[in-house]
Amino acid sequence: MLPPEPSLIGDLAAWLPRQRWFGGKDGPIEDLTIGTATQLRTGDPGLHHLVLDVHQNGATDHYQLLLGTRRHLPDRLRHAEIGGAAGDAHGTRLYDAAHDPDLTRTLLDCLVAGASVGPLRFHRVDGAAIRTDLTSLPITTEQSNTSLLFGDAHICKLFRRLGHGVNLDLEVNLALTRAGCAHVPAVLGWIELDPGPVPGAPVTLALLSDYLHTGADGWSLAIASVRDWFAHTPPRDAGWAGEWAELDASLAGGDFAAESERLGAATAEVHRSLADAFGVTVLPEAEVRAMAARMNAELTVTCRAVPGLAPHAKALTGAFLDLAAWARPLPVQRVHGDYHLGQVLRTESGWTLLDFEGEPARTQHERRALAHPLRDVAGMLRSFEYAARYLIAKPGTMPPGPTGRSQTRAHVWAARNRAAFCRGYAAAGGPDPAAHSVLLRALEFEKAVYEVRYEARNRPAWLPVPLKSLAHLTA
Ligand SMILES: Nc1ncnc2c1ncn2[C@@H]1O[C@H](COP(=O)(O)OP(=O)(O)O)[C@@H](O)[C@H]1O
Ligand SMILES: O=P(O)(O)O[C@H]1O[C@H](CO)[C@@H](O[C@H]2O[C@H](CO)[C@@H](O)[C@H](O)[C@H]2O)[C@H](O)[C@H]1O
Repeated sequence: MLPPEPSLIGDLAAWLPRQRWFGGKDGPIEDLTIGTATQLRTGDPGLHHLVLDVHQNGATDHYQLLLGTRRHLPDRLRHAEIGGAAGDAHGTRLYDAAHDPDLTRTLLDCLVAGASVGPLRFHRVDGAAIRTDLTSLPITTEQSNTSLLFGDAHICKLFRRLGHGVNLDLEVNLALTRAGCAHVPAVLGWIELDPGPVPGAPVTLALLSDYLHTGADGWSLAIASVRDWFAHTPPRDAGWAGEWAELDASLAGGDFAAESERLGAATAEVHRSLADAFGVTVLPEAEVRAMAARMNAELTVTCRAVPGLAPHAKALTGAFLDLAAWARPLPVQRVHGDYHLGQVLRTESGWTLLDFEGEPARTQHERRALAHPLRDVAGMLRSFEYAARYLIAKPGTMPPGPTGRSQTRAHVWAARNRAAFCRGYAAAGGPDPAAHSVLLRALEFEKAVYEVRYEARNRPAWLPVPLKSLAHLTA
């Protein structure tokens, strides 16, 4: 049984703003109501699925919560406590059941059964082997969703703030799984909320996939390579060409270029699968010019918000004007949309791409927009820039030495890996980055402007990373 609504609402309103995944921290909760409540398990412990309607700044957001109820909360669940059921003679405690493996197992049982409970629909992909004997653990990454690891076999991503209709990550991963694409984790099942009498597609609540337990993320691997490269001290300050020759000849610093090349090839293969699954259309020339104008408008807005960008504005505008002048009909398709080294895993069988949800700061409509595949190439090129410069920007991580030299070394690492990635991408059949330099430069600068805004808003200590890289790229 759920506790009486007033006390439950009070507990939730106090608890929600403390959650990492709660997106409304910039303002007070004006009103909170329970949109749907579905009992998934009776008894003690009990499990309820709730959709919370949170009203803030004149808008309503919907959040998903697995609410656990227990007469006695064991110590291991204290950190997940939400409150108590006031007026409940048994003193039932309420908590976030994502932390309780005794309850999350219910999700697997329902998926295997293909169950329908109230408005919740559990789907298993035909033939998917889902194990129900596994214990779950929430992963500790900073996430705007909550992912549960089931043993080392499955990962279940619970979307916290719910969007409208089918989630992009599910839609894309499911299509690629069905097409037999080897570069995404296979989708095993998903959970959705039936909109009931309200017209509209079911809302995706969760996605269950194969967990790639041998995977190492591209960002950590790249940073390890950069760290080694910085630690390797050549006998003299050799200048840009000398540093390049040094990296090339000695393969010092766990050279990453072969991995970058393979990543380029995997990216081209995923782009081909996306084109096959969702099709390709042509963006007319006028739309390409409009795109260039939008890039420039975003630059203007970002320069106002982040004055450090202003010194680069002329060069950036130049690249956007070049794109407008070059404009021609462009093939566009589904792409990753927020492609960077943190979104790829190296497993024993190759590179795997994760998280097709697009850039978090964009609207759902923008995230679904088709794009030229070089948009993802531009994203990854930016990421090589980030990896190369991150250690310099982070105080205390670099051995003492002249900063100019570190910048040269960073530039050499980035240039080498950017070139290798593009080589692999073109060799595997992607549009050749070298033959699309005007488009690629504009796309890369567009992403850099986004990053400047993203860092200023979310991680100001990182702002020097995109700004330093822009200083090099626009010089
Ligand atoms: N199928 C998977 N196998 C192994 N690790 C995964 C898998 N899916 C996600 N991860 C890990 O979880 C992290 C967060 O996943 P992601 O889908 O990017 O969630 P979010 O969109 O909330 O950031 C990834 O960076 C990766 O380290
Ligand atoms: O992973 P998300 O979908 O949440 O993407 C957002 O956050 C990313 C940072 O976590 C951000 O990526 C930027 O920083 C990365 C290093 O942390 C770097 O590799 C990327 O190239 C850089 O863009 C991403 O832009 C943002 O949308």
